[in-house]
Amino acid sequence: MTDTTPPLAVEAQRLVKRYKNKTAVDGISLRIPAGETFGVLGSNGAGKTTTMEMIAGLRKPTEGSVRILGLDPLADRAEVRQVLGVQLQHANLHDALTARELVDLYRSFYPNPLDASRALAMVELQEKATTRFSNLSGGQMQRLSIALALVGQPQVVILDELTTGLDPLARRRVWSTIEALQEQTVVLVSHAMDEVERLCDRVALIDAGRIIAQGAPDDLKAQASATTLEDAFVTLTGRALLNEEEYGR
Ligand SMILES: Nc1ncnc2c1ncn2[C@@H]1O[C@H](COP(=O)(O)OP(=O)(O)OP(=O)(O)O)[C@@H](O)[C@H]1O
Repeated sequence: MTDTTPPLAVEAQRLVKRYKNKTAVDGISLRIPAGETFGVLGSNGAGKTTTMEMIAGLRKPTEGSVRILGLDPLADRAEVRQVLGVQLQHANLHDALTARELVDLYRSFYPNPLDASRALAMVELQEKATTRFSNLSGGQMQRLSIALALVGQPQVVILDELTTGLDPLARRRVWSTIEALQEQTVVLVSHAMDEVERLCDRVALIDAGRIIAQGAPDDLKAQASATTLEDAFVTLTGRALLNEEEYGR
């Protein structure tokens, strides 16, 4: 009998990333079904960004494999580009291009992109369409990088530090944008417990390159006999997440 089960949106098997004298990721496996919003929580240096970069095909794993909707992000680069949108922590975008030019560039990667003005409106940057990237504020750059991850209406979206650095109103607006994504699979790296609790169906807690617990936010709280996700994190990892001030928000 042929297997008719749809492929997982994201499947990572025993991912390892070793640098010269550092193991940044130490055997991470993830299975994320289509349509889920999946959170990745961990302290600074836990290996979250490295894991996301390997999933997106931006960094080659030392060991292990990744499939995005059944595709290999390294071998099937062109196909993966059409189904994946990525917002990375330190987006290295072309300084001389305007917000609108960047949106148009990213639209060109995808078969069925959003209208450019709609993408800018989604993150309230309509007024900044003709401003060069280098002249945007930090928060505006951040919002533009979210629009670029979403403009292609990709089936899978990776968002690394979605709202870090945004003011409270902008954070809530970005959350509403993410909540409105119905069909898409979202992988969300965050330090913000309120964000994770509000947006994520399931969460993986990562510490020192490994997953130490995963489940729905309520299940993690129950597992740790904690009343908040932050307390559950501290109980399960034995360490505190840096607070917002220490984290430089
Ligand atoms: N190119 C590199 N060479 C050597 N070590 C690296 C490299 N990139 C990352 N690391 C190390 O790997 C570890 C994991 O880094 P990573 O950026 O994945 O963590 P993170 O969980 O995303 O942290 P943060 O919350 O601070 O962004 C860190 O100790 C980091 O210093």
